[in-house]
Amino acid sequence: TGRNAVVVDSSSVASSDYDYIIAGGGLAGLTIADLKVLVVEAGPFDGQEDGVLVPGDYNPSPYFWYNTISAPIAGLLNQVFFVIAGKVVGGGSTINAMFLHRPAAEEMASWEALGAKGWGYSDLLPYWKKSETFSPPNAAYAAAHNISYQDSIHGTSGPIHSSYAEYDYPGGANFWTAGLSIGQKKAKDINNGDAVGLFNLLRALNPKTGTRSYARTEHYDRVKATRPNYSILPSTLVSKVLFKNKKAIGVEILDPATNIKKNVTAKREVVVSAGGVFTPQILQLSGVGPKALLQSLGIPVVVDLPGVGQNFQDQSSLAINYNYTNPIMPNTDSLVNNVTYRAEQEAIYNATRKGALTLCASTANQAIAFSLQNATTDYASIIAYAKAQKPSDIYPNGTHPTVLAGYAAQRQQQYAQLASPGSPIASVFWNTGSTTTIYMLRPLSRGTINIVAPDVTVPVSLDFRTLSDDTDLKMTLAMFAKNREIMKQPSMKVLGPTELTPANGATNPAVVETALRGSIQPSNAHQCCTTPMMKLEYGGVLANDLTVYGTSNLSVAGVSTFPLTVGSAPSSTLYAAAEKAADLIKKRNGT
Ligand SMILES: Cc1cc2nc3c(=O)[nH]c(=O)nc-3n(C[C@H](O)[C@H](O)[C@H](O)COP(=O)(O)OP(=O)(O)OC[C@H]3O[C@@H](n4cnc5c(N)ncnc54)[C@H](O)[C@@H]3O)c2cc1C
Repeated sequence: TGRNAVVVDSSSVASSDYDYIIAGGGLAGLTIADLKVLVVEAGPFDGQEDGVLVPGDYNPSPYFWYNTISAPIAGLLNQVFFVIAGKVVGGGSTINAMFLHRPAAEEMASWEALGAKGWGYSDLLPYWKKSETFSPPNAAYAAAHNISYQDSIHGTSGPIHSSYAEYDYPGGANFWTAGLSIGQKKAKDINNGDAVGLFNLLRALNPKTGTRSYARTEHYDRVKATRPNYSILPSTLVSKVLFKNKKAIGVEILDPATNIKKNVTAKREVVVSAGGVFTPQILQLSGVGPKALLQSLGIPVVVDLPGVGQNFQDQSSLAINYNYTNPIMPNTDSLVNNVTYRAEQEAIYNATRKGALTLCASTANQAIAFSLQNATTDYASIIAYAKAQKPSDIYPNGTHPTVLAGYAAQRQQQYAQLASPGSPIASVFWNTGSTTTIYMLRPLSRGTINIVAPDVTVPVSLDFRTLSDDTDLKMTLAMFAKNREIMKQPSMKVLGPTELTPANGATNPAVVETALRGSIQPSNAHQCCTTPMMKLEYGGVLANDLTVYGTSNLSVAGVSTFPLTVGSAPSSTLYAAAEKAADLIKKRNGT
């Protein structure tokens, strides 16, 4: 293999050659693989097909995990949901909707208050810059399409490309105008730490090739020719971390094709980066988690950490469909519905790498991020209602006191953000076609993820507990009403919208509430916070250097490390956080 990185198979993988083992070659796992590593990834390499690379042909379905169905969700009429996560080299970055969207600086300050010192907005800013190559849009295009950005907060030579698609559906301007007419302000750069207002989406889009820029291409393909110490083992599960006393010494891997297990040792450190759902699974299987749970399954307890798998957060969404008597064409539906338009756009894409095929996941470019104050004049009563809830009523009975203490501390942070004009609670996207989607970004509800058997192939019990705090329903109802206000503005009214599902224009509060409970999706595939970087007395699992409390040579990277979900989308912050993680790991190992 010369100086090349190698793709190994489980029969040939050397059992003792590695300094580091990374369990989960997803977004974070590949980004930190800047070391002498073996990356073990459950999924395969993608086939570099259009469904991955060409944003307008987005098709994530070949690379989902298909093993997990949620517990029935009481707040959503006892429905169950398929759990969406990436099972592929690059993880979510291979199949996500490509939005790069940083949180508000205030939110990151909350992380620090909860124990993640050194992870504030200004601490991560150098890493955000390090992680990206930002290509500003053509100036004339930007001026004509309301794109505003600040060069100073973006990187110019990092691995992940970020850019704005230089194509707009004409209806996008109507939505923008409606946003202005309900009093929203244009954000200077939605990624500058002040994350509220009207904005254009920044995407993980390589503007030269018009294709997805993601962990596989930028943190593996780009470097593999010069990285002899980088091995990757695809389509293989890490079934547990191996310990000598409390020191991690390697992992047990399982080849699902043969059912053969094997131990592989790590001389320096094991990093678990299996995402929001599977990182707590691996830790619990390894004896790191709530003692009572582990003992009930006959798993020897290495460290009793009650917080592993608790503090589960995701972002719910609500799609509202419309019929228009006077639609503005083309729109996002045209790529699928209109053969002539599709052929035109393909020709443009092939010739220039621009056009509608650079927009991912049937989205337009414009969105509005709302603080609670911007969402509703009722904000004070919603905050009062939130403060009246008892944390112990939101979690299941028997939740460990430290987890409840951490949750109570989180709520104090969240109340302050609900009262602040600078923290987003929700965002609204109109796809310029039939659908408007409301994303609820900062839930007060909390879920749980727990193993049910000492076996990595048995799906976890995943309970979203969406709307377990009714305050989340009140905020969703406020946003639902706000969207109706948007639709009444002249620039949207001119399209002749008729509201269809979920509420068909109903105004009776009980009817609307039931319609919403029946239609809210519990997940935006932003499952997070299940091994949080928080104080131990808050049910935290990780110290602020990402090491697992009570162990040595074991750390975690990725979305499970967040104490609170970000009022945006996680991947931009994850690239930055993984760059910081790589620095921390190298520093403590003197490499
Ligand atoms: C369909 C979809 C759309 C999304 N859209 C956006 C978006 O537009 N913007 C945004 O910012 N975010 C988006 N996200 C979320 C974002 O991609 C994730 O938050 C991010 O990928 C999480 O990074 P991670 O490294 O923590 O985990 P992941 O990227 O999920 O990587 C974890 C990896 O670990 C592997 N793994 C799990 N268990 C094991 C095991 N036992 N052994 C070995 N490997 C294992 C998984 O297969 C996976 O590849 C989206 C996600 C999805 C799925």
